[in-house]
Amino acid sequence: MKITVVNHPLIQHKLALLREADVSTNKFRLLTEELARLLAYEATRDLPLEPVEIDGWCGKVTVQKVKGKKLTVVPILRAGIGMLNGVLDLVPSAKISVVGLARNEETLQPEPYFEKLVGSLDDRLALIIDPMLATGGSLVATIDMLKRKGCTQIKAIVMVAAPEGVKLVNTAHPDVEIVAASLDSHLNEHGYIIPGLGDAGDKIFGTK
Ligand SMILES: O=P(O)(O)OC[C@H]1O[C@H](OP(=O)(O)OP(=O)(O)O)[C@H](O)[C@@H]1O
Ligand SMILES: O=c1cc[nH]c(=O)[nH]1
Ligand SMILES: [Mg+2]
Repeated sequence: MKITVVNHPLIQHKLALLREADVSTNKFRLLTEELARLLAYEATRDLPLEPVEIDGWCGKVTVQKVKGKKLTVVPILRAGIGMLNGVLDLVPSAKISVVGLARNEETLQPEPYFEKLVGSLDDRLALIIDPMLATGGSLVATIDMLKRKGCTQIKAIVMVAAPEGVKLVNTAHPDVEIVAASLDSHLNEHGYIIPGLGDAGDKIFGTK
C-alpha cells in the first residue's frame, strides 16, 4: 500500500481530539483547519526550487524560490471546504478547483454535482483535499476529472484513510501520492471508516 502517514506529534494530538465523540462543530472545524495546514506543509515538502537573484540589504544575493509556483487546491465538496483555509495559509496564491461529489449512501458510489476546474492544468500541481478516504470512489472520480483536463501532477491530502480506499486509488492511479494523518483499520458495513471520525461533512457543517 502506498501512502504517507505523517506521524508528527502535533498531527497525532489534533487527530486524537477530533476523534472524541462529543467534539463540537466549532472545535471540529478548527482542528480540521489546523490539521490541514500541517498536512499541507508535509505534502509540499518536495516542491521544486530555483535560484533567483534579488536585491538584498547588502547588495545582490541569490535566494531559493518555489519554481513556477503553479498550483491548484482541489477541495471535494462539502467536507474538503473544511480543510481549504488551512492549506491556503501556506499557499495563499493557489488557484482553487472545486469538485462536488456526494456519496450515495446505498451504493457508496460518488455522484458528481459540480465541477469548476482552473485552466492550464497540464503544468500545475493539483492538491486534492478531503478529510475522509473511505472506499476511495470519490478520490478516484476526482483524479479522473483532473486527468481528463490534462493534469499530470496530483497529490491528495486526507485526514483519515481506510486501507480499502488506499488500495483502490493505488490501483487506479499509482502515480498519485496520498498524504494522511492516519491509516485506520477498515470500513464498516455502511462504508464508514473505523475508528474514523464519523461523518466529517456533517461535523464540519453542523448538519447532524
Ligand atoms: O471514499 P468514499 O467512499 O468515496 O467516501 C469519502 C467521501 O465521503 C464523504 O463525503 P460525502 O459524499 O459524504 O459528502 P459531504 O462531504 O457533502 O458530506 C467524504 O468527505 C468523502 O468525499
Ligand atoms: O467514515 C466516513 C466515510 C465517508 N465519509 C465520512 O464522512 N466518513
Ligand atoms: Mg464528499
